[in-house]
Amino acid sequence: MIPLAHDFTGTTVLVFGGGPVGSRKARRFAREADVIVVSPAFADRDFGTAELIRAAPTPAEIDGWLERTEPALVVAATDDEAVNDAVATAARDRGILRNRADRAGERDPGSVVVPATVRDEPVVVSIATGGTAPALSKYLRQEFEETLSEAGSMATLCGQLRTELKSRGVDPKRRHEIVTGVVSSSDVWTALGTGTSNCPQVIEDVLDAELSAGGDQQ
Ligand SMILES: C[C@@]1(CC(=O)O)C2=NC(=C\c3[nH]c(c(CCC(=O)O)c3CC(=O)O)Cc3[nH]c(c(CC(=O)O)c3CCC(=O)O)/C=C3\N/C(=C\2)[C@@H](CCC(=O)O)[C@]3(C)CC(=O)O)/[C@H]1CCC(=O)O
Ligand SMILES: NC(=O)c1ccc[n+]([C@@H]2O[C@H](COP(=O)([O-])OP(=O)(O)OC[C@H]3O[C@@H](n4cnc5c(N)ncnc54)[C@H](O)[C@@H]3O)[C@@H](O)[C@H]2O)c1
Repeated sequence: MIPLAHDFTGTTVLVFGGGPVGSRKARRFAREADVIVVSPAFADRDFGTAELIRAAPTPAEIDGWLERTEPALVVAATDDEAVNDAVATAARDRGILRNRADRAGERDPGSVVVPATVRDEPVVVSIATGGTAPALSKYLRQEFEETLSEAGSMATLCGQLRTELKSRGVDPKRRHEIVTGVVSSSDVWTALGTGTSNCPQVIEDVLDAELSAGGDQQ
């Protein structure tokens, strides 16, 4: 399986099942999508901004929910296998992405896995174990949370630096060398970590060095 990034902004995500798993998926997708959770009962959990609809659809009624709500993704997170089967089949027949919480292993196209994710905007890391050990995905996610703590600032810095270098007409090969140098500079990582530096200052320092190096070459 190959991870892809998908923007759910402006779409609907429909979740069947209001247990701990349904609530986790609801929170996850509510970052971007309008989430609807359909369930006869809801666990005492945080469902984010999701709309909660109290209903217990039979397998035969599932397709009607998909027709009415037109979701981009459907999550099957009930404890009723027949309902989860019906969700997967109806979504497949309508060409809608689907996530089954009660299955691991091989999947047909359009049947997606939700990996554990660590975010330090705009950086995101996804972890999956091929369904072998979801608890390990969670553990590694927690480990990565520390490692990634300055990655967002580094990404922002590099983005601004690239824009600045482009506007000064620095050629792509040299630009690549400079940005790669910044990303692997322990001084820059330390500076970002201790808050003793900020983007404009690092950019200024890099440009100063670059301009003087350019001058040496001429
Ligand atoms: C990463 C995460 C994302 C999320 O769900 O948001 C996620 N599971 C998480 C936690 C977790 N899941 C389970 C436990 C209990 C311990 C254990 O059994 O290991 C814990 C730990 C806990 O809850 O503490 C049990 C479990 N999970 C699945 C089954 C069905 C089966 O295996 O057949 C069963 C057995 C059910 C049973 O026996 O009844 C299936 C899937 N779970 C996946 C994702 C997909 C594969 C990801 C991968 O490749 O690693 C996949 C295939 C489908 C999917 O859901 O997309 C989330 C961590 C979120 C975080 O970061 O905090
Ligand atoms: N992917 C994962 O990370 C993961 C983790 C644990 C368990 N699971 C699997 O996912 C399923 C859900 O896990 P859980 O811990 O939230 O279970 P749970 O039993 O606590 O919750 C199931 C929910 O489904 C609801 N439900 C029952 N019939 C329904 C219907 N017809 N329509 C809509 N909702 C209905 C119930 O009211 C309940 O709220 C489990 O059966 C298990 O197989 C997956």
